[in-house]
Amino acid sequence: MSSVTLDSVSLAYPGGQLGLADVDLTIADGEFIALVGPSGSGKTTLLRTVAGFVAPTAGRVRIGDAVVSEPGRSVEPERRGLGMVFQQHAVWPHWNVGRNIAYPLRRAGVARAERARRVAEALELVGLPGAERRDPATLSGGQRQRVAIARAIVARPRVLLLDEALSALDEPLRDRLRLELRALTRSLGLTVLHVTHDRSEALALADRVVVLDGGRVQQVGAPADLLDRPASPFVARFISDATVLPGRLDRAGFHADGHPISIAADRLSASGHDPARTGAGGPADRAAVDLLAEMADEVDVAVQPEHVRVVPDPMGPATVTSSFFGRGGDELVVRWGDLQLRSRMGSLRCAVGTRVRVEIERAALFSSATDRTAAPGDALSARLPCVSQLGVRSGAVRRPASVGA
Ligand SMILES: Nc1ncnc2c1ncn2[C@@H]1O[C@H](COP(=O)(O)OP(=O)(O)OP(=O)(O)O)[C@@H](O)[C@H]1O
Repeated sequence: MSSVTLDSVSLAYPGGQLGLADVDLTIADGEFIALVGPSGSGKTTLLRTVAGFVAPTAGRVRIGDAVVSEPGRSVEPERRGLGMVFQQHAVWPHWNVGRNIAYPLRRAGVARAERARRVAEALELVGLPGAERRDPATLSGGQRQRVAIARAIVARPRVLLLDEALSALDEPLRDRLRLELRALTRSLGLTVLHVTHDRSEALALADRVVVLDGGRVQQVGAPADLLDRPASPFVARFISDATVLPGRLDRAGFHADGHPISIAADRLSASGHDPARTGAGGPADRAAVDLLAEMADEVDVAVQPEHVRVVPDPMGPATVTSSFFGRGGDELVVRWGDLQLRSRMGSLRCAVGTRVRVEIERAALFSSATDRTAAPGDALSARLPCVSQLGVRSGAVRRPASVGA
């Protein structure tokens, strides 16, 4: 078990494509980290950098106290003490299950009797006790993936790297293996780096989620932080399917550009406190909204589907254009003028074509100059320490273009 640290890691591929740009990330010993981001955002590159399959062009990678990669020096993947599981079950078909799992132990020179004991133990851990002699061709997809997990943990790795490890499996098997994997890594105290396309899986499994875009870290936070305090409109859109609206801010609240929608100031959250506990519009929010209203009348708000209340009303200004059945209530798409909003709130069942009115329960506020590559402690906070003292989200507030340097 070990921590993983990336210090200012950048990676440019030989063709010039940017893989990673100045990534700083510390994964604590025993922590489960999920890496998410759009296609091409650098998730696999980051994982391969930690694994040692690619070497960064700048920066340093440490596993525990050992530097495994720095300019001019890279420790080979097999000497980094890692376990890896990929999307396609990389189980060799011509070897039986026991031999597959024993492979890392044989490479490490572990004696035969000890190998047999550890293989049996690993099979027990992944719920396939006694399967040593099975032919992989006779296993289901889920069982083969369990074998791959057993092989990844049998040599007691310092860190487990998972690259879309569950993505090829169908629900509900995937859901079950997800739960088992989390319980297993927790009981072994493993440090885990898990790349996934599935945002719900990332939020469900991880202690912290890393959001990447364009090779840069956009936000690192606990799942609840990403939902409640997105660092930028990009994160709100990517993680929560938020609709981002441009508009103006005054002390009364937000007014959308070219649209009648307005959101009262006490529904805007702009501060670092936990809106789930206290609701938007607490004193810190109020002070931050007032400050932003003074400084930057042009803003964006991000509205999550969970905060869009749809109320059937024959005189309402909006119309339901899509309705998807959900367990708790329908997921709706509502058109209001040229604005399209998603709603996933409450237990409402509503048919396409229903006239409705729309109430926004809460929205996250950003200066429209918010740079999605913002680093915490941006220029505005530095120039106006009161913003950080008020608890405004790091990176959420950028100096508006109209404010001189
Ligand atoms: N071997 C390579 N040679 C050149 N460019 C590459 C190579 N591998 C990745 N890239 C580029 O690096 C960037 C990051 O790619 P990466 O595969 O890490 O993204 P990703 O987030 O894992 O994407 P996906 O979700 O589609 O797997 C992309 O622009 C990609 O085109």
